[in-house]
Amino acid sequence: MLPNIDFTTTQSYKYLADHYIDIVSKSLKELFEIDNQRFTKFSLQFEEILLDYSKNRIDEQTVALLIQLAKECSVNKAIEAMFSGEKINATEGRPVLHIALRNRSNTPIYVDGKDVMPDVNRVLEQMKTFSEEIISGSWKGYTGKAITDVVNIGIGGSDLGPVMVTEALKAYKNHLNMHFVSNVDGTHIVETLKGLNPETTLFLIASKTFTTQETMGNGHSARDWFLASGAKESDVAKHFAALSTNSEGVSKFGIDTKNMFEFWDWVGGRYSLWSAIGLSIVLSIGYENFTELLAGAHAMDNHFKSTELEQNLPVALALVGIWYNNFFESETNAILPYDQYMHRFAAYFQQGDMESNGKHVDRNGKPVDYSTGPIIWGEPGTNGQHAFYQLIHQGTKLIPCDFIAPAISHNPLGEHHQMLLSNFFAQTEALMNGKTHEVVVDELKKAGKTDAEIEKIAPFKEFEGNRPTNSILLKEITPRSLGSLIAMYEHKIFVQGIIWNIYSFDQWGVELGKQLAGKILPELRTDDEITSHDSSTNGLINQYKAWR
Ligand SMILES: O=P(O)(O)OC[C@H]1O[C@](O)(CO)[C@@H](O)[C@@H]1O
Repeated sequence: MLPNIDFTTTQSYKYLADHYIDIVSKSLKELFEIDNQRFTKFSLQFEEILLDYSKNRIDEQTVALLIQLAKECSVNKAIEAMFSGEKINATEGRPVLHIALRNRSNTPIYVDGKDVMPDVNRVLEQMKTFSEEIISGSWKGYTGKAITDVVNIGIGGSDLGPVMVTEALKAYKNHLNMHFVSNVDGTHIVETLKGLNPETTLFLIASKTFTTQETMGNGHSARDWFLASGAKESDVAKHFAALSTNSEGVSKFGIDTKNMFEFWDWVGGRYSLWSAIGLSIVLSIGYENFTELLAGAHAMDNHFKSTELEQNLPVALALVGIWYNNFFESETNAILPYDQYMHRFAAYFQQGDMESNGKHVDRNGKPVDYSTGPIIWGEPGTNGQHAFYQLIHQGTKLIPCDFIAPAISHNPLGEHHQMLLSNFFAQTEALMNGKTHEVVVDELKKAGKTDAEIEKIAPFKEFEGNRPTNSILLKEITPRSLGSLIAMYEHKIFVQGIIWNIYSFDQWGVELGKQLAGKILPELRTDDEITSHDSSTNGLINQYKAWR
């Protein structure tokens, strides 16, 4: 059972509310002047990942109170409940065991009295064998040619994780060309299939439920395209595999269940890249690298489970996030990787975080009267700097940012990486310190401006600073370090959900739109005038019909 505590009624919450008044009056710059040990005090290292959270509007007392809050909310008990396979996804009656998928120690994990590890290992073995055949070319397509292109068809958790990881680990990639189709917009599959040869293309139909409209639609179109090339029904087995929990749905689709890679209902869609859903990752970087990814995540799982809260990286990230979300009333959290390969990292955690903690009902089924999950967004640096950083530096909103960068680049081209990292370091410093009126005036004087000119222009050139950041510096983006990094964010989300007293592992909020689309689709099949909705929806549908 998960704890069921309203965190706003805890002792520590009350202390934090008082303490906030004290902290809000101090600038980050002052906090660094008062205490020159902040970096040592507020940074944590796990293997080759350094988390520096010292450039946050916190002091030792803040951290102590936040830790007390985590304790009062029984975070430790909740961690134990997840790792021991309790059905903590209560609204769906399921355990939450993505940690079992990367449990490289193989210690038994029980669901309803059955150890799940033999099944996990069986599917991993199946992924290994299959990927080796595809990569080596010993698996032949229907005309006897080796596979050259792999198309993963999936959406949400059945797409975002594989896309993000295959992009992040592109430096480890083999000769196979990877493609990902997610959107039901026909453009996505049409553009992807252009230039592909059905004789050398392998489709992975990735869907936990095997009922998702987009994936089924794209899967059927891929099948039609394949058969239109002259292939026979019996050739489908050589070119289509399914990654799913639903064997009945897979057979109905026409894929032989021998070509099915199974996973289980205790794997959440947005936590599924570690499961059979990761087959495209295995095909792209090879099985050994995939197991390194798993090992990195497993190492972070062990850290999360067994390290005291004070030294625990996911806990630190979670608590700092709560401090801004619930006391400073910030609305968003930017994730800014200074690594081009990581360009889908923020998009991945948009689903990871917002689908998990975008909830307004607590674990008693009652609406909450506090803010829960933040809006997650971001783009890689330095591109973001030339797009939205203006608002982060000088806008009216407080935007806590996570800056992520590797010390070693996979592409050490001239001075590029040093230029990139000079921006990474400069941004967090600039956000913290800002630029005072005096400095601006001095600079303008040196540039030969008159007093009148200075008075006019100075306010626009000032930066108040005091804008908080986390810096996550990795030695290098490797399968192992990436596995740890992803797991760190997953557990951050978990801790926040526990403290907010919400269920982080269901996603009922995406159902209503799906239901209504199911109702509207038949209405679009005719030319009849539609009157069954509100005037706006009727008007839009009827105009669409007039124009199509
Ligand atoms: O893997 P499936 O079952 O096709 O679902 C895809 C995605 O749809 C959702 O259920 C909701 O959009 C996600 O949680 C999930 O990742």
